[in-house]
Amino acid sequence: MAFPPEEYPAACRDMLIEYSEHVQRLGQILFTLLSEALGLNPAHLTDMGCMDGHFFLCHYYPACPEPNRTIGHGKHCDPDFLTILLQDHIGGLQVLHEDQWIDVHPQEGALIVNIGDLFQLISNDKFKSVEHRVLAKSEGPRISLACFFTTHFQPSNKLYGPIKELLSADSPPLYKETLTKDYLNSFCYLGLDNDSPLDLLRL
Ligand SMILES: O=C(O)CCC(=O)C(=O)O
Ligand SMILES: [Fe+2]
Repeated sequence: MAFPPEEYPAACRDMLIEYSEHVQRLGQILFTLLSEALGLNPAHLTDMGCMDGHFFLCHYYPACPEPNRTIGHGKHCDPDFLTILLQDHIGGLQVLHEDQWIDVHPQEGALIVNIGDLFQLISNDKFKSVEHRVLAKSEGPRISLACFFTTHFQPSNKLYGPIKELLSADSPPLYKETLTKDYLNSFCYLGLDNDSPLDLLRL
């Protein structure tokens, strides 16, 4: 976790620390599988530092009296390597697939795993980050907990660009290198419902 335990709210501190340990273990499995899926050594993504840090965003969406006039959470791709998301039973999360918004129906006990922009960048587009949003709902409140694997809150001078082993004459690098914290800054600068910060790094 990126912050010392005292900085977490006392009401959920122990739970969050325990959950963080579980998510770290799951992240390890996922990054191993994703390394293999890219034809790399199983430890490649871990060795690159993809899981050197993670942090949580805890979302609280109040019930909305006029859900058609607003949105819960605007369209975006996550500015990290990988996100593990826990949503409750209310629903409203949608992913954009072939220009259509598709509902991600809540399923008890299920976690949602999203590829983030930094993973799209290092995989040189072999994996694509997913655009998603959350609709406002008249039922609620809705609560979700997103865990982002990235190091942008930690001091790190590591530059991330397309993984060299994935490049060839037929597959030249598609992106410039970036620091994780610079990538987050671009994401925050552009805001939600806007162009992707990946476009700023495209060669
Ligand atoms: O609340 C959700 O289900 C999604 C939240 C989200 O997309 C995010 O925190 O990046
Ligand atoms: Fe997101």
